[in-house]
Amino acid sequence: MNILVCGGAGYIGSHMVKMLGGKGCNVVTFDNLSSGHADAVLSGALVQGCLSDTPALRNLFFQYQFDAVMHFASCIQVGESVHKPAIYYQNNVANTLNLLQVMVEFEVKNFIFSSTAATFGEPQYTPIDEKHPQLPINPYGRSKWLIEQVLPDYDHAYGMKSVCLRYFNAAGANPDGLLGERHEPETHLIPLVLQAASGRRKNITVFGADYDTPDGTCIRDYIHVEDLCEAHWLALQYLRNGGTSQNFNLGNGQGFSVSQVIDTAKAVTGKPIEVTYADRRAGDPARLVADSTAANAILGWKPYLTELSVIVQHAWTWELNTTRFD
Ligand SMILES: NC(=O)c1ccc[n+]([C@@H]2O[C@H](COP(=O)([O-])OP(=O)(O)OC[C@H]3O[C@@H](n4cnc5c(N)ncnc54)[C@H](O)[C@@H]3O)[C@@H](O)[C@H]2O)c1
Ligand SMILES: O=c1ccn([C@@H]2O[C@H](COP(=O)(O)OP(=O)(O)O[C@H]3O[C@H](CO)[C@@H](O)[C@H](O)[C@H]3O)[C@@H](O)[C@H]2O)c(=O)[nH]1
Repeated sequence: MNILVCGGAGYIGSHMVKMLGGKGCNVVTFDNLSSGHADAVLSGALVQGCLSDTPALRNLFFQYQFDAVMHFASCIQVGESVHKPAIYYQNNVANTLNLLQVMVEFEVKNFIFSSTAATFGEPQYTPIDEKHPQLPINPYGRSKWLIEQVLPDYDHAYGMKSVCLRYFNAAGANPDGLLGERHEPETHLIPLVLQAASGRRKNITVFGADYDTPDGTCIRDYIHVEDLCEAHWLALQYLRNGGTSQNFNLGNGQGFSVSQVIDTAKAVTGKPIEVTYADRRAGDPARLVADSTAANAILGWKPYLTELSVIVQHAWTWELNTTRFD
């Protein structure tokens, strides 16, 4: 199988590229390296280019006969999206439409899209299943939701089948320490906590300890990056076997608070972690937990690396390795 991975040099995409290579696929990464890293592409070819560049995409599709496209490439920072929405609509919507246009031209019919829990907005109930209303509260979530909304039209008109995978909090790293999260700037909780443990940061700031949760800090559903990639692999088989277009929520189904994450990191690393407290971060819901029953029933997906200590241990191995990039 020839698989195009857009954004394959990024955090989740690079784990996917490695997994696809291990399964014998011919994988091609297309990435503009705006936030990704060429040395994270451990399988197949890396073609450096931007999704805004339609001629470059046409060249790529002409060169390879892709069986499917996995689309991880986007801007990903919720806070930034509020201040710079144009960048988010341009990259996450307009550039994705470019990609879909070239897929239509070359009659590539299978599309797997990285969506997000942020498409739901403020939860009306938890755990969140696929029937939960989608009322995104920031441009990042809205940009992903817009793409989710156009995909049924591409199915109807062009026969393009898609699976939208709405990740909750992607976390962890390749268990062998070969890959991990390398965002600049890093905004995600687990890598920041581990940077405080390793001494790369002075401390970790907890955004809000007055939420309506047992310890007052926000609860999230941390899902191991390897389990997310397995879901993509199953989604690919599903589409190749004639599955209909579907959207799935992907999480562990259990929530951990910010304080629980910090305590787990202390236990895993054996290091002291200095904690400071600040006001709530704008737009943070108190609790986000996924109901992944549908992914289990239809894709046969089940997360395996569900222990928070395992997720943190893998991220810690990576954090200790990252000194080589400093
Ligand atoms: N990390 C999470 O917790 C999380 C949660 C939900 C959804 N997602 C989604 O998963 C996907 C991957 O997230 P990530 O954490 O790996 O992000 P990342 O920033 O590490 O990776 C994104 C990659 O896409 C590339 N890219 C961006 N715009 C591009 C363009 N126009 N053309 C070509 N390449 C481009 C970047 O260089 C980078 O390599 C994103 O779509 C994100 O919205 C992530
Ligand atoms: O320095 C920090 C960083 C984060 N947090 C808190 O930690 C939790 C997790 O934050 P973060 O790791 O930034 O993830 P989220 O904001 O929950 O967003 C992630 O998870 C969402 C789905 O749940 C996805 O939509 C987003 O793309 C993805 O970035 C939140 O309560 C934050 O307020 C802190 O207290 N201090």
